[in-house]
Amino acid sequence: VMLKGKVAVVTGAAMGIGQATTKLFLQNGAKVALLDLNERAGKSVKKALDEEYGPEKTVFLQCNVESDKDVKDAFQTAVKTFKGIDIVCNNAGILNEPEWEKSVSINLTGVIRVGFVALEHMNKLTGGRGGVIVNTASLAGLAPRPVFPAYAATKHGVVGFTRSMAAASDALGYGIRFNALCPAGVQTNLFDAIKAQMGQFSDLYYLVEQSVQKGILDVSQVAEGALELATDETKNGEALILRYNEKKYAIFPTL
Ligand SMILES: NC(=O)C1=CN([C@@H]2O[C@H](COP(=O)(O)OP(=O)(O)OC[C@H]3O[C@@H](n4cnc5c(N)ncnc54)[C@H](O)[C@@H]3O)[C@@H](O)[C@H]2O)C=CC1
Ligand SMILES: CCCCC/C=C\C=C\C(=O)C/C=C\C/C=C\CCCC(=O)O
Repeated sequence: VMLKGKVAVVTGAAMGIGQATTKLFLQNGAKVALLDLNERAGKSVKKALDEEYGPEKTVFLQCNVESDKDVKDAFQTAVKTFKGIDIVCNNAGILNEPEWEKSVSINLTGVIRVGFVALEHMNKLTGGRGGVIVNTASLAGLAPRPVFPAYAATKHGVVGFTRSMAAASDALGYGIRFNALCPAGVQTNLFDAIKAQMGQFSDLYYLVEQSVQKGILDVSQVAEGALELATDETKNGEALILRYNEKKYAIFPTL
């Protein structure tokens, strides 16, 4: 129970990596506010979690990370319900090359929006109790991936935002750690839909097949990575790389 007494907010919590992270955090004693655009999936997950952990441990809040109002309202409700926030998993994301502007809006603008709203509540300088923000980037946030260039751009943005906020937090004394999670392929809906979402790059689908042959991650492994970044107090401004049978921290050049 590494998270006893802690309160977490997880975006994109209704499915995939967000749902697995929510479950692992609950198993470790946290209370969790599940934020997701998909109300049906969110309510159904909440119902299942109520049976396993009790209804007081979670709250589902419908929230589109593209909407300032939705995000502000959801954080306010989470703070009111659980009396503060210690951990935010900024995880909601899509992969859709034809709709690249939407991808930027959710994957990058959404992560920045949620990060700034979280900061208002968690910043030690303004009455918050500090904590940690784990942003779900991707391996495609650290290396070029020709199969989805726009997606890769959003994820590079998430890594840059995370590391810059970590440095700002250090310099200003927010008391908040910022880390990025960088997985390779993970078995989720997003992964299953990849071929249709590659748009003009679908001729490169053979690269996806080659990669899949090497093996893909299970959501539980990514959730363990999120837990590590959330609990290891020595980690700030780090990017945790998760690949099939491999886990390591990124080494960045000093510039
Ligand atoms: N599946 C994979 O291979 C990998 C996924 N990732 C990243 O992990 C994160 C989670 O992805 P998965 O679990 O695979 O996807 P998923 O599609 O299984 O789950 C994503 C969740 O985000 C929610 N969501 C989508 N748009 C939203 C919005 N505007 N506001 C609020 N919620 C929204 C969806 O309703 C869904 O519940 C994403 O940021 C993705 O880019 C990173 C590396 C690998
Ligand atoms: C080659 C592309 C694999 C496609 C997987 C589908 C969706 C993945 C979404 C991600 O965010 C994954 C990010 C990067 C995957 C890129 C390469 C994985 C190759 C395996 C590796 O290099 O370890």
